[in-house]
Amino acid sequence: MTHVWIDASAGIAGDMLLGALLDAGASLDRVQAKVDAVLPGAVRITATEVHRAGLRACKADVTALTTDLPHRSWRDIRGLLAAGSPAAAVFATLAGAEGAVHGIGPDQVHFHEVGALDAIADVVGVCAALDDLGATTVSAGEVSVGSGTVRSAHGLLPVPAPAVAELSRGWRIRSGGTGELATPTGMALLRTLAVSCEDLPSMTVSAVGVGAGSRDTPGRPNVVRVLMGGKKTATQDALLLEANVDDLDPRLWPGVLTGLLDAGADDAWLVPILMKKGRPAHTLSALCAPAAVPAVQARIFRDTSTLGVRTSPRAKTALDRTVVRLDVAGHPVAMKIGLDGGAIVQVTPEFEDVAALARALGIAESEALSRAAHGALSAGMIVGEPVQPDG
Ligand SMILES: O=C([S-])c1cc(C(=O)S)c[n+]([C@@H]2O[C@H](COP(=O)(O)O)[C@@H](O)[C@H]2O)c1
Ligand code: NI
Repeated sequence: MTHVWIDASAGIAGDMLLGALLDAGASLDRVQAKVDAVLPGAVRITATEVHRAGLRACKADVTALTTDLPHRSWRDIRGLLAAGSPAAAVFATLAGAEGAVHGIGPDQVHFHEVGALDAIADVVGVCAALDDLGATTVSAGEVSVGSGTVRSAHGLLPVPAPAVAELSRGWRIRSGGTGELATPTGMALLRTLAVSCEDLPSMTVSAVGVGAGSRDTPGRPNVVRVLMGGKKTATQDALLLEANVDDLDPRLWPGVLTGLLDAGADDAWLVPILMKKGRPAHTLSALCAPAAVPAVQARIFRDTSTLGVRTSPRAKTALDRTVVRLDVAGHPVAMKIGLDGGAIVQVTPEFEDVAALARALGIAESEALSRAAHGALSAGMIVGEPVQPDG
């Protein structure tokens, strides 16, 4: 089980993450070979030692050996990448964000800067480097996105750039400084490859990599760091919050359950019961980490009619998880993969994506489910086997 944690507290860009992974030990030759397979003879990747505000770091540079691709639509880039590969998933994420920002469908997205040769090489290179390092799961911390404005093919953009803001939904970010600290490509890599936003997890570190950005800003090292190592399938402390309720308008329950998840519960559910005096009622249960208890408890008191909440300790064993985004008939479907000791034990498509696929193709949800399962098998997601990132 090799975990990679990304420290994006100074920002993130594709070349910075690639530099960090090369610095952590990924083979430049093998990364170059994977990039050559996608862009034959088009680019050369170099890794150079530099300093950023006094810190040694690896600067990954992509030099074009040919004139750039004439068209850079999402369709063109998809045609270059192996269907279902992590690199295709990263560009699908980017296309989704660009589409949302510009108010068009992903297939209509025409990339400007982010579709250039170096961006393709960065994305394919990062996926290849993670594969080379044997990474089975990736997570990342809070991202510094910057502030101010940046010049782009769209003109002067506010920072965070619109695509970065779109890709920040559900992730912890902060400004963290002036200028553009997180780019759309860097953010798309992080959001596609990292399974969760977390502070540095408990792990035995085997390698550290430091990747440099282009600018050297005095007093703030412009770097991405990766910490790599072993992370065990954990038994975590969990608390179960419960309340018996016999007088809540039943139409309110769906909103109560959603609200508890929003407040930080890992799970929330209702069980019908028969209470004292023969009253039909429900037990409301919410399972959460200790840190989430105050917010979840406050939400139970706010949103239900209960006068008390019971709390009991529970031990929760969770499989390591990773999410791989598949391209199924041109539509993104996230596959949740449960891992034990690095081997796949569960492969489950995100049902909302399956439902969206069924709607988009005009097919039954059961048919969309089996197409997703078939896509997962074709992409090598096989129970008992390790996850196989592929360029
Ligand atoms: O190419 C496009 S469409 C583009 C969109 C946006 C939006 O936020 S919308 C921003 N940019 C800027 O391009 C450069 C390069 O980005 P990389 O991700 O390739 O490093 C960066 O300044 C973006 O803000 C481009
Ligand atoms: Ni754009």
